[in-house]
Order: sequence, then C-alpha cells, then structure tokens
Amino acid sequence: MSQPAVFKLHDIAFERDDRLLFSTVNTELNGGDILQVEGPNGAGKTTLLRIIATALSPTDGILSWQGIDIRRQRSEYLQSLLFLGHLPGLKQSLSPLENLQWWRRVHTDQNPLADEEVLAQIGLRGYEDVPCYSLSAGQQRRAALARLLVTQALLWVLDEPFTAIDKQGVAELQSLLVNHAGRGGMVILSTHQDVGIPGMRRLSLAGSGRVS
Ligand SMILES: Nc1ncnc2c1ncn2[C@@H]1O[C@H](COP(=O)(O)OP(=O)(O)OP(=O)(O)O)[C@@H](O)[C@H]1O
Repeated sequence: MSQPAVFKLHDIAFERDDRLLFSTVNTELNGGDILQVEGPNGAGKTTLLRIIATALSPTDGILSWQGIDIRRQRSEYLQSLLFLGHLPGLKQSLSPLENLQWWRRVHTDQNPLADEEVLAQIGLRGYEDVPCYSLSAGQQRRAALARLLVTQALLWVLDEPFTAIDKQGVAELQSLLVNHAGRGGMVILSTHQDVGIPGMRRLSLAGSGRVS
C-alpha cells in the first residue's frame, strides 16, 4: 500500500462575510516539495496560508499531516510547522539578537549554531544589538528570516518572504528554501515575484484553486 502524502489539503473552502473566497482547493506535499500559492490581490493567498498555520479554520475541507486530520494532532502538527506571516513579526523594541534569543527559547530550539553566527549568515552582522524599530524594512525581514536557519520544522509556510529584501537576499533565501527541500523539507510560500526555483509547483487561487 502506498504511503499517504505527508501534507494534504482536501477540498478546502473559505467563506468570509457571505462571500466564497475559494473552494475545492486540493493539493499535497511530500518531502522535497516547494509550492507557490499564487493569485491576484485579494484572491485569498494569506487566508489560505493562515488556514495552513491553523490561525483560521476553513469553512469546509480537511488538512492532514502524515495521513491524519490535523485537528486530531494539533500540537504534533504545529511542532512540524514554521509560519512566517507577511509582517516581520518582531518585537520592535528588542534587537535582532534579543528577538532571536526569545524565539529560540520559546521554541526550545536545539540547533548548536550560535545566535551571532545566525545573524551574520542572514546578513545582519553589525546590527545584532540595534532595536528593530531602527532597522530598514529589508533588515527587519532578514531578522525574521533568521528563524529559518535554526528551526527543525519540516514544513515552512512563508507569506511574501521576499518582500523588501535585496537581490542578493532573494538569491540567498531561494538557496535556503532549495536546501531545506533537498534535506526532505517542504515549503509553501506566497509571492508576487518571479521566483526561479527549479521544480517549484504552483497552486492558483485565481478562481477555483487549481493546481498546476
Ligand atoms: N481580517 C479580515 N477581515 C475581513 N476580511 C478580510 C480580512 N483579511 C482579509 N480579508 C479579505 O479577504 C480577502 C482575501 O484576503 P487575503 O489577504 O487572503 O488576499 P491575498 O491573496 O493574500 O492578497 P494580496 O495579494 O493583496 O496580499 C480580501 O478580499 C480581503 O479584503
């Protein structure tokens, strides 16, 4: 018997204010898969990613992880998932170093990489101790993306991760995603940018949630 897909969206629908945003969204991911959720402004990309991150419940449909409905194993599922929303999600009065330390403690991160090394790799050397409110938009995005370097999560859910970062940062982030997939991880992302990731699949929300 074949193994169930690691992650599956089955007939997902979402209705808001009596308006059907999307319905019959079906797709599945296995280790190594990268999926881009695409569609015009207001199509529901952020909404779908928030459903995947369990911040919203679908009006209809089932999400399964390792073949089991995520509602029956919520904490196990959430331990396997890292969600970065379209805002950086940083405490603005804290520095990138303090934000990272806080995040690592909350997520009981066991990665041996030192905080300073993480921030250097993400392009924030020299800005470790600057309060986040003083950083540029791209530097704030990098401070948030630093979590990708230490997380053990298998499924990365990233809403507009390329926003505000420069060309080199985009290339580095693409490599990070490809390397994660190469190690058996999975990525679901939304972006309006042309992302040149070989083998990346697309889920279109321009109507009925077709997958190509
Ligand atoms: N908190 C909310 N309350 C009410 N309506 C909302 C809320 N958040 C989003 N919407 C509506 O839901 C629809 C989908 O929004 P969503 O943010 O998911 O779209 P999107 O595809 O991510 O758009 P964009 O490309 O502009 O980021 C929009 O019509 C939006 O107005």
